Amino acid sequence: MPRAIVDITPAGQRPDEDPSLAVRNNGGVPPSAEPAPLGRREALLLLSFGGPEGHDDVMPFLENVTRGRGIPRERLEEVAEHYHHFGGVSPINDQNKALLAALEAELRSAGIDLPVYWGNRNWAPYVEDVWQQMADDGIQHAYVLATSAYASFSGCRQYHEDVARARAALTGDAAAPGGPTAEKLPHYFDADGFVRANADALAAALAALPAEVRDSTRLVATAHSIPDTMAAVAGPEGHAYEAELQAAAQQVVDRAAPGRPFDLVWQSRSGPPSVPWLEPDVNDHLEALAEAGEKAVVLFPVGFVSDHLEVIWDLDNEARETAERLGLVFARAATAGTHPAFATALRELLEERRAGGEPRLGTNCPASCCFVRRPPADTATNGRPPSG
Ligand SMILES: CC1=C(CCC(=O)O)c2cc3nc(cc4[nH]c(cc5[nH]c(cc1n2)c(C)c5CCC(=O)O)c(CCC(=O)O)c4C)C(CCC(=O)O)=C3C
Ligand SMILES: [Fe+2]
Repeated sequence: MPRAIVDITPAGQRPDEDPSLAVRNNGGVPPSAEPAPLGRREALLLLSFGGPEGHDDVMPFLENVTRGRGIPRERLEEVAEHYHHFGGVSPINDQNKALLAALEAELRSAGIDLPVYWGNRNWAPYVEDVWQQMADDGIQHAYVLATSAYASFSGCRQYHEDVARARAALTGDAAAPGGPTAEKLPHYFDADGFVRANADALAAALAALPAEVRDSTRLVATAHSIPDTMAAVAGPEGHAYEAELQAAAQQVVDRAAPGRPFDLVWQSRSGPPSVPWLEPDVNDHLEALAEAGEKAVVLFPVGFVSDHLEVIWDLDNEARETAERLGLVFARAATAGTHPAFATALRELLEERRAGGEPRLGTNCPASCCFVRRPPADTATNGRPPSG
């Protein structure tokens, strides 16, 4: 097995050696089915990917993202160009600020008095710094809302590890982490408001197409490709990433264009070409559709929650160019973004956890869940993947 891509643990972090990183439930408290204790000072933390804010940030950001991941230098330089094309600024930070504002308004209008914080894995504001800030502010417990709706190492487990790392950083002792305890909110690919937001966007994209192709337009859902090795261990039984995406895309189509067929394909592949990732790639799929006589496509990137760089570059530039070359009419639906139904869905997830709802996947993940580096055969190690 090509080690470079399987060994995706960030540099200096060996989950098999570091107990706080091995605890699946954020290294916080075990998620309980009890309501939040009265008087506990709580916060909502929006935890995201982060992105560069200018040309000089691009390479350091990419090095943060890919540290120890075996991504070829040429791929990094190519991706750097995508960022430079937009002044070195990723749209993701402004999108997260907008989502924060939408969440604050949503909580306020529901009468929920809870401070909202924002931190990232790969760029400022870093999750380590915001954990310190929450501790300084007297926050005792944080509900962690990741900007990914799905299972997989990249979309779920890595966010758990970010929290564990941030808590360990406060004390310098992974065995006795500090700051607020934490619970990650569950996967929300099937939350009604997330589906509704995506369905509204798909319906709008369809409505904007010329009437003569509208009813025959091929519907194509996209999500970030991941290595086959990562997909195989996503979720407790494996392959939960594809399964959750399939379910979400189906629900979006059921609502926006009931009865229509759709395809689920992959975008933004990285890593060395020798390592298999989920296929087909969206561009190859467009070729196949054109060859089969299709005239028009609508892409809906249900795998992402905002129109960040991987959406606006890989779809609005690359896939659109492919479609134009093939003579396909092309449209791209928006992501959930700050759609009011999405904000409501996220508030409901928070309320469910605060009320002590039965913890669901993404909050309480078995020890083996999404563990890419060395998938353990069993979970009898009490939350710690076996070492060796
Ligand atoms: C599943 C998934 C999501 C969705 C879940 C989630 O949102 O968390 C996602 C989101 C994102 N990915 C992003 C950017 C990048 N992803 C990279 C690399 C990788 N992504 C992967 C997977 C995912 N990625 C994987 C398996 C790799 C290989 C290296 C590794 O194992 O980590 C690289 C390195 C260069 C390259 O592309 O090779 C970059 C720059 C941005 C920010 C965009 C912006 O700035 O607006 C966002 C939101
Ligand atoms: Fe990515």
